[in-house]
Amino acid sequence: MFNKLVTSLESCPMVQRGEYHYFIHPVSDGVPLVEPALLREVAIEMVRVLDLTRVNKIVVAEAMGIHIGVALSLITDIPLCIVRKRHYDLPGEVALHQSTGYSKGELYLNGIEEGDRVVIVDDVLSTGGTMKALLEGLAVAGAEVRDVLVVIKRGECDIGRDYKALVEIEVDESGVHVKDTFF
Ligand SMILES: O=P(O)(O)OC[C@H]1O[C@H](OP(=O)(O)OP(=O)(O)O)[C@H](O)[C@@H]1O
Ligand SMILES: Nc1nc2[nH]cnc2c(=O)[nH]1
Repeated sequence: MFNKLVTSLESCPMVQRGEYHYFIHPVSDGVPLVEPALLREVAIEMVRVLDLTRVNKIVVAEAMGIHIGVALSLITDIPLCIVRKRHYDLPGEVALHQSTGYSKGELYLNGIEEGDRVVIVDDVLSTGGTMKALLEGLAVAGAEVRDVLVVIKRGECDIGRDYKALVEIEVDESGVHVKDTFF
């Protein structure tokens, strides 16, 4: 298991975004190409690892949560809630402030109702800024977050609750190093 995810991470390119070593990978960037076999490997492992008991919505953030969220939704038949970078001003929309190691911006949560039981999945957890914003927004909307799973955990990060990861990496000047796999 994880042959494709691990080997593709260990050989992926990296660029500098200011001080930040930014790795470039199909799961976290959609480039150069998302191979179906890689996406399938990730999706199957997400289903295996997540607690989906009575979960009625999968929550992801635009943009790089979308393809993994779609894959998970198609397998599980659980509807997908995409937290967007664009606002719609619909009743109940929750605005969130997102900050990462290289960017800041706003996210807008729609489609969540009080009492929903959700899981959050994302491609990468690095500073945790995005995940903390999603957790805050879901608390405001009244959802119960049953589980949190990231495909790639980049270093140590406290988001104020337990979460799961498929692989843990470190990134330095020489590139990406896979430290551990969780399966
Ligand atoms: O733990 P953090 O430091 O918050 O980093 C993780 C976030 O960074 C990326 O999103 P980004 O904001 O770059 O947007 P994208 O998905 O559109 O690439 C990624 O998809 C995660 O959501
Ligand atoms: N692709 C990519 N996404 C990220 N999200 C947070 N850090 C990173 C990174 O280094 N690369």
